[in-house]
Amino acid sequence: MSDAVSATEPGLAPVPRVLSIAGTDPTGGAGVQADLKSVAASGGYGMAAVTALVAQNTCGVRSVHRPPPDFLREQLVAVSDDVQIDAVKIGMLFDAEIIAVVRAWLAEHRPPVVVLDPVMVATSGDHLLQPEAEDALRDLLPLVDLITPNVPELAALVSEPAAVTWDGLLDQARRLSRSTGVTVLAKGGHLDGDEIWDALVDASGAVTELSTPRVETRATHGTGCSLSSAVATLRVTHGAWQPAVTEAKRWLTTALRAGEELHVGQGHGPVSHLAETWARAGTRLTPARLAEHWWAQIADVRAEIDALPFVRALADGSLGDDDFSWYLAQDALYLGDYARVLAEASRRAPTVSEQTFWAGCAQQALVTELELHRGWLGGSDEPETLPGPVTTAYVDHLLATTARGGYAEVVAAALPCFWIYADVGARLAEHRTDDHPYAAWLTTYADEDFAEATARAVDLVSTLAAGSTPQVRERMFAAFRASAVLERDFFAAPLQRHDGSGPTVEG
Ligand SMILES: Nc1ncnc2c1ncn2[C@@H]1O[C@H](COP(=O)(O)OP(=O)(O)O)[C@@H](O)[C@H]1O
Ligand SMILES: Cc1ncc(COP(=O)(O)O)c(N)n1
Repeated sequence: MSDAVSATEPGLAPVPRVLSIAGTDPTGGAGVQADLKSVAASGGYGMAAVTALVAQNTCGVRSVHRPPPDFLREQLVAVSDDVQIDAVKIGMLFDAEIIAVVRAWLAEHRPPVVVLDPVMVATSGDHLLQPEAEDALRDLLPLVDLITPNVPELAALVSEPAAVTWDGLLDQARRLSRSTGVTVLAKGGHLDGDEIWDALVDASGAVTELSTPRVETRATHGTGCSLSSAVATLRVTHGAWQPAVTEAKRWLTTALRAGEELHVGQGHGPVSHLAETWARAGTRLTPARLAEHWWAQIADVRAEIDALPFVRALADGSLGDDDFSWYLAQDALYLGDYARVLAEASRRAPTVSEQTFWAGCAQQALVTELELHRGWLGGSDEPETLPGPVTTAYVDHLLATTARGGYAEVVAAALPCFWIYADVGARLAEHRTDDHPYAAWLTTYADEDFAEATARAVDLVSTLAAGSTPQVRERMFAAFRASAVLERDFFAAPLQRHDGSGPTVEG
């Protein structure tokens, strides 16, 4: 292998210099603000000349201030006098006078790549292009390289009603491309269905269809702006439309998935333009990353649990009846107090949804406790066994955490009982055979509702921890780890009680 590197290798290719000519969005989700983030996320250097100032937010447009068109001309000339522009993305143009300025500038300084997002009406229904300027916009189309209309924009450009089927949309896109001689990226986001289809149609009629699963989210403000500026940037990098659009769509889907994590606005929030960059750089603590980290931080304890003679004997069926019954009796004793801790979490929960969730878990713990007595422990409702030292230590840890700590620590301490139990249970259930002495018990371990509750508990606690101060997060983790260690000791206790070695409770 040669040590020589090609100039087109990622990182060595020149950075595309991309100019957005568009309106503004002070909430940063659409317009030039979104374009600058998209260009940056796609590896380009973003610049912006403003066509109109828009007082808008995630709920809608309030008013538009259009500065004198001559001032747009001055901005454009100032940029092109100084900077070599590799690509232009054109967005909101607002009226015919602005369109005339852009048209004149393009005639003189035509950059190699020009993408036009024919912005007409915002998602909120407000006009971003005056209806009487539609003809001027149509006349601008042949001067660009790619047009990226959504369903209603494509309909307006071909002066027809909006397409309601994918074939109808493709047909309109073909005709627009043929009449303008320009490639069209027809976006199907406004059509129904779990899959979203977009299509690249060139003037020869060649069609490339692209589909992505529809992301269930309200964070769709500015998707059109973001996609078109990413495509303009990536067209410079890749030198062709198809790889540029494919890559931009993949990126946009990730940005859409992470949009709601930003908590921006009460209406349709923005996509998270830099989600992928942040994930790669590891700069942002997301709930998912935190959960992964906490799980890894108790890998030693989990490995010890898997290696315990009790867990192995439960899996292969060699566990003695007496030890199994003792374990169940301890579990029942534990669950009674665990339910009180969950009820306390419910009492302290900051939202109704969390309050309901923990209350449901408390009730479920009690139902399981009763089932243990009635079904497995000979029908008695009253515990006959005294709590062993580990059961006492575990319950004391939980109760001390509720006494000393806040809501965040209580739920962190409660989490291992869900998470470790569900994890061990799923693996134990794989050992189930019809003649396994504990077959029925192994089935209850891998209960689907319990797996669902576990996923919710992990999500709730990790979201809380990711949003807490480092001090609170540290206390949450300490409570979590202590419970994980006690889970291990709880699984060890049934067999350890015979050898007199006692539990090893971590301090
Ligand atoms: N919920 C979603 N999930 C996945 N992709 C989406 C979603 N909403 C929009 N997109 C994608 O974002 C781009 C722009 O969407 P669209 O709604 O069609 O246009 P506009 O934002 O201009 O109204 C398209 O490529 C579309 O496929
Ligand atoms: C300045 C400006 N340009 C474009 C849009 C369209 O946004 P969307 O993609 O949500 O329709 C917008 N709301 N504001």
